[in-house]
Amino acid sequence: MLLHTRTAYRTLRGKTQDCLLAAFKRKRLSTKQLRAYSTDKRPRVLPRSASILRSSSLIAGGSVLAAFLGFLAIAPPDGDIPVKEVMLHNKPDDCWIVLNDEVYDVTGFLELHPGGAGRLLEVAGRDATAKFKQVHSQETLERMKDELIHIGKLKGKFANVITAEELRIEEQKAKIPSLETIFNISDFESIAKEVLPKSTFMYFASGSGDEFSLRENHYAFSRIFFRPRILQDIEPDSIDTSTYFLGTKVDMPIYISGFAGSRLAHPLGEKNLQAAAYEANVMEMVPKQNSFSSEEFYEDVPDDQNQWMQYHFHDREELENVEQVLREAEARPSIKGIFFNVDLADIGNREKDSRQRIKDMGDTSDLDFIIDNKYGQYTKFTWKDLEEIVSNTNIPVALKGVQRGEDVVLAAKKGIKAVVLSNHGGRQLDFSRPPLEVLAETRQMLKDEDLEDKIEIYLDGGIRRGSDVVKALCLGAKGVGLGRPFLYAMAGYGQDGVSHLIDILNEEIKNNMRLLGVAKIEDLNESFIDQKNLKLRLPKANDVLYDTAYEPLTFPDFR
Ligand code: HEM
Ligand SMILES: Cc1cc2nc3c(=O)[nH]c(=O)nc-3n(C[C@H](O)[C@H](O)[C@H](O)COP(=O)(O)O)c2cc1C
Repeated sequence: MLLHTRTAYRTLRGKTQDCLLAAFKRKRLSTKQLRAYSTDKRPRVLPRSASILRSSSLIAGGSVLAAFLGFLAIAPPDGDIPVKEVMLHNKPDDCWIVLNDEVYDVTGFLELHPGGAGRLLEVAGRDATAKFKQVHSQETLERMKDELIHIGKLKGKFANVITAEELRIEEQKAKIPSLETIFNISDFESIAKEVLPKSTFMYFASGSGDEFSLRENHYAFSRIFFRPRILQDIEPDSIDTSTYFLGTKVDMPIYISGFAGSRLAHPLGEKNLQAAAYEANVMEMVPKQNSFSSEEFYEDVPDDQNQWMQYHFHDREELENVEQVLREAEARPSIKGIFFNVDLADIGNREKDSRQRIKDMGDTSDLDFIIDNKYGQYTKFTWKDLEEIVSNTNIPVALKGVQRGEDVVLAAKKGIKAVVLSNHGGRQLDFSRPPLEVLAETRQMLKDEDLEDKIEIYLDGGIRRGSDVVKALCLGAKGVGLGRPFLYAMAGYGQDGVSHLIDILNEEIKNNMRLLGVAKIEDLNESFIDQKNLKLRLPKANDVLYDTAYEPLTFPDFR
């Protein structure tokens, strides 16, 4: 039996799976071995190399001492550039970093780095490999190697310093609540706050500006109330949450949205999402900014998995090379649609994230670089570019980040098969409206133009309960996406957390449907909701769990 069945995935759960996959990833275990372990019903004895890996991985749950022993087991590289020399080049006008034991001068690249110069300065004069891998794949390095100056190979090894924060996180992880005590999605967020480095949590949690859109995304759901139907002839166990996304059958009307940074949350990052999505037959949107290379990532993706590809253009060159991306999407059996971002004409101003980065850097004169958000960096992407894309592929093309009904109507007329109404989880234009409000407007406009059957509507942002999902479906959404909740679930519990989150949502959706008197997703409609208050922003009744987990913006500290 091959690994690529849902049953085999189920046998590969928890820490053992983490350990095996990590060993596999680092080529200490072959695909064959991994499959054999995953399907073997006998108690598992891991290969020695895999157990060293488990103990050397702080984040995967090993002790600090074990991490140190694991570190000793790896021989230091024997190159020409001593560690001491690298450490001297730690300034904006003279910045070296180490990636995979190779030393690079990135001074000229600081201004060009799409993630901002600050990210590179955080690791200036140091080994950046671990941080780089949390966000990027090897492909990113290969693609951009010409922008960096290769100095030579590292000689020796940087001291493995364990910070007070890492120790605190380890202590918290040892006391983490059991999964059974996680009742809802906000629980995951409150735990992620404790087990993630502050800088990572702030990167995830940040919205833009004053975070009105971030919060309103969620609160919009609390402005809709239900109108249940009574005395229906429905068997309690017959509730069916399956539906069709762009013609593909999925078992739930939700999908895992595409986002950067999964490996900041957990060492197996996107692999957790992929495996849990497959197991539950839930749609997964694979991010462009995957921390695994395509080869590494798709190696584990079964042909019968259901995925969408998310893509955006950083520069003109990427747009000119879009053909390659389309051919890749078409060639992958799991990919059922390609979603292009249309909300990235610029990057949002995310102050919580910048504020935290300043704190992490301590006393420094390089603040200009650290808080530099690279405004105006993204390339121009127009309806004309889109028309060319649509005419050049047979894979369904969709747009992520649409924010007004008129644009959905236009998209439908241009042959776009789906849109995600989204303000990027409140991370782009602050005061862009909650997608739920845009949905109501959009439905009406499509109806007026007789285009309702031409385009599918999805939305994301602020969904934290099964009732939120059901409300969006009643208003006409085909399905909804979630972002941060999956990062938070992974942070505490890896793949098990992701699966638990999906289970919680599934149970909540079913429970809501039973109480509404609805057995099937396609039977949900506007008659089940009272939406007269949808446009009344800032309700009086606040959501206690959500508000407590919410991390407020702060003022600058005195020096
Ligand atoms: C020299 C090595 C590096 C190269 C070539 C590189 C390249 C890139 C590229 C191409 C992007 C844009 C990706 C996209 O949206 O299409 C990006 C974004 C980013 N990079 Fe790097 N990077 C490097 C090092 C680092 C390091 C060391 C860190 C962390 C300490 C980092 C953190 C980030 C972050 C956080 C983003 C933005 C992610 C977002 O969209 O929210 N990068 N980088
Ligand atoms: C840390 C983080 C990184 C993200 N990166 C991307 C990305 O690379 N591409 C993208 O289309 N959306 C990205 N998003 C947006 C999500 O896909 C999604 O629109 C948003 O998170 C939904 O809101 P929610 O987090 O409230 O569920 C990111 C979101 C977060 C929180």
